[in-house]
Amino acid sequence: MERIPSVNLEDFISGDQNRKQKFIDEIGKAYEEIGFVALKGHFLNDALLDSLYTEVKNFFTLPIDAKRKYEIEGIGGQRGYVSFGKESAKGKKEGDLKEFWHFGQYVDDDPERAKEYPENVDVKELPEFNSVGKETYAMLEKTAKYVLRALALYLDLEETYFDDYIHNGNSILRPIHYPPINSEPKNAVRAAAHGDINLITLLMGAQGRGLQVQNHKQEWIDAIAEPDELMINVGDMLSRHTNNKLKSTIHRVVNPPRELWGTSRYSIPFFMHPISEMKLDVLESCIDDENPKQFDDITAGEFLNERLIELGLKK
Ligand SMILES: O=C(O)CCC(=O)C(=O)O
Ligand SMILES: [Fe+2]
Repeated sequence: MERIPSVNLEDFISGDQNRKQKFIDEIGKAYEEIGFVALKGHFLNDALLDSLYTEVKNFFTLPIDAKRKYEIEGIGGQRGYVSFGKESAKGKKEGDLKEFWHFGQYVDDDPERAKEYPENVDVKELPEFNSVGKETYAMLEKTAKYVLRALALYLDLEETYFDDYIHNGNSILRPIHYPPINSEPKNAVRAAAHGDINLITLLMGAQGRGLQVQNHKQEWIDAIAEPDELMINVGDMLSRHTNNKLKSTIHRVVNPPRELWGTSRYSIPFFMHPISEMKLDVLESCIDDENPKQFDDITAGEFLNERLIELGLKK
């Protein structure tokens, strides 16, 4: 496969059975092959996206001392600010050339669950940043819910199979700033090759060059979205659960050519996580003689913990 297929979520929610099935088939096939789609028909409108980008730029433009106030020790970077160079891809010692922010789940109907998560961090200087982050979180969570419903049907599960696992799940909205590059980076890139940890990732801001995805011939292909599209890819949790029927594809963000070193990149992934006790054990329906069980049983919480340590975010 040489390019990322494009799908439209409106087909799935149209109420027309043929269009719904078309969406399920297209996204299922894309995820078996390349693990990525570009998706139109999501729930983010232009006004929300405009204010999101404005606020995200406002935040990263704050002086470093102001940003550092929001970098909180002891929570593995799960909320608030993570400064430049802190995170490195699994197995890589150089830090990625990025700084980022984390918005986490807003729990208002389950006090026990609320206790499990660190509190969201409010940026005092930018009240709009906090509210637009919350609104975007809700809209991406809604988009992801329908995508997972389509995947459940593709996997011959109940349509709502994932619903209870993602309600109040440990999802993260991560605005990322890749700053201008001032001098030849030694071995560091904006984001080194990696697979995402979570169930699925919904990515805003893949409209410019930079993001590349590895196809099954090990070739890097550019993943560039249209202005009205989100990139949505399978993460390692969903790959494990489906015995790698759905592929968590390795991707990276390359440094721009020298003439563009002076420009920032802003991208905003939403990492859709389930609640920590969801079992990621391989689904029976994904095991047969040709596809023996490839992964040990593990819960989402245990798996996340392992990976945060590998990323250098948790001790
Ligand atoms: O910045 C991008 O376009 C992609 C970032 C990414 O892959 C990630 O944060 O997991
Ligand atoms: Fe990623």
